[in-house]
Amino acid sequence: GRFGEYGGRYAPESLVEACREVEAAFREAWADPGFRGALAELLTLHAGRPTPLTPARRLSQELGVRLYLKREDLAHTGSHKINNVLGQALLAARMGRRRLIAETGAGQHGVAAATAAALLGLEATVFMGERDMERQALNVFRMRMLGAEVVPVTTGSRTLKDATSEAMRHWVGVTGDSHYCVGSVVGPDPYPWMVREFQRVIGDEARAQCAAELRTGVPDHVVACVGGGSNAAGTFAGFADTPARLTGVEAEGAAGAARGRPGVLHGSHSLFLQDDDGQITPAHSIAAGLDYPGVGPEHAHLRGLGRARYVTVTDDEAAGAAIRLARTEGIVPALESAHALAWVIRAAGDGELAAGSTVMMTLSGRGDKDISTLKELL
Ligand SMILES: Cc1ncc(COP(=O)(O)O)c(/C=N/[C@@H](Cc2c[nH]c3ccccc23)C(=O)O)c1O
Repeated sequence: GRFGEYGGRYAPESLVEACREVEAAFREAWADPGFRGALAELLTLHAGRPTPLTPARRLSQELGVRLYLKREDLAHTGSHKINNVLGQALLAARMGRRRLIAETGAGQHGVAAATAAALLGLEATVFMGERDMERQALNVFRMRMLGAEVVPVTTGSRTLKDATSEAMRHWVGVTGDSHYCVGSVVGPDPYPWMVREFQRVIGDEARAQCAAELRTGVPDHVVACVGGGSNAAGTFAGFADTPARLTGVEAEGAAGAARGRPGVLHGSHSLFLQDDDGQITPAHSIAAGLDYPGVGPEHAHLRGLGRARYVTVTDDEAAGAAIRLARTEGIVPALESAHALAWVIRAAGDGELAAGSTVMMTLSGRGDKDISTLKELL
């Protein structure tokens, strides 16, 4: 596969042809200055890029490290998902598709897909687990407000895995007029590579900002939360050729990279939580956007190479980190992003992060969607 032994296109025959078309169109578009210019303009004028690299002064003081936050929470719609959907929506329009299909768990990718569709005059159909529709109700309202059709998924655990399966199943019947807009670096080739390319704007900006901001030009540590792995893959891409330590942080109950085993799901050969019979076992996370029983193939590969390490934190550590960031820096993070911060807090406390070391952490999203969950914890 594209990522060493991982990746591939293990999809139903009808989707293999559709994926071949997506790959050809993406290669051509990505080499076309006109496409790149149109995307750059949307990222600037619509998504509000570049996002700041914010020094977390009070929290750094408390932790004894120099923590910088890459503010994807300030991108339009409130998370990094907008970076990917603007690229995929432009590509869908270029391919003559008139509808985007998407899966979502936290609702952030769904809101971003609905936003891009509205902006470019496309239809949007978003598949969302019924359980996630309850715990991320704010985003269901936002998607419908933006004109998207939200399809409740009632199979399996009624969360992200099932929504992704339903979205792929639906795409089989509408490949001629619809583009499947995958929300993370998962799925059949070319999606893990294409989504990382659309998300690398995070890492490329952060690299330039660190070069200007840090005495050494490069942080000692680069940290990001990992659901399917797109904000981490995009962030890591900006630092791959530097000595920075790369750390992906997963939910303890959804640790595909840290605890998964090789398998195939959603068209990709990667690492997944599975029982001895190879059945995918359900994930559990307080963060709907991390509640996925696997990880994208690029992370499986980076782990195998030892280029990145993958750690886990508990629901409680993440919730505590969210409240701590709110009260030291005035930022309410998404519960997903709070997982990355929870590890920084633990590692600064136990010496894993040396005193005075510089840490660049991607704050992948804002916490408005999680207020009801956090309210119970206050
Ligand atoms: C604010 C925020 N931060 C981090 C993440 C983790 O995603 P990633 O690791 O890709 O950076 C999400 C996921 N939100 C998506 C998650 C998602 C969509 N499709 C997926 C397929 C597989 C795995 C995850 C997703 C959602 O709308 O629920 C998120 O909403």
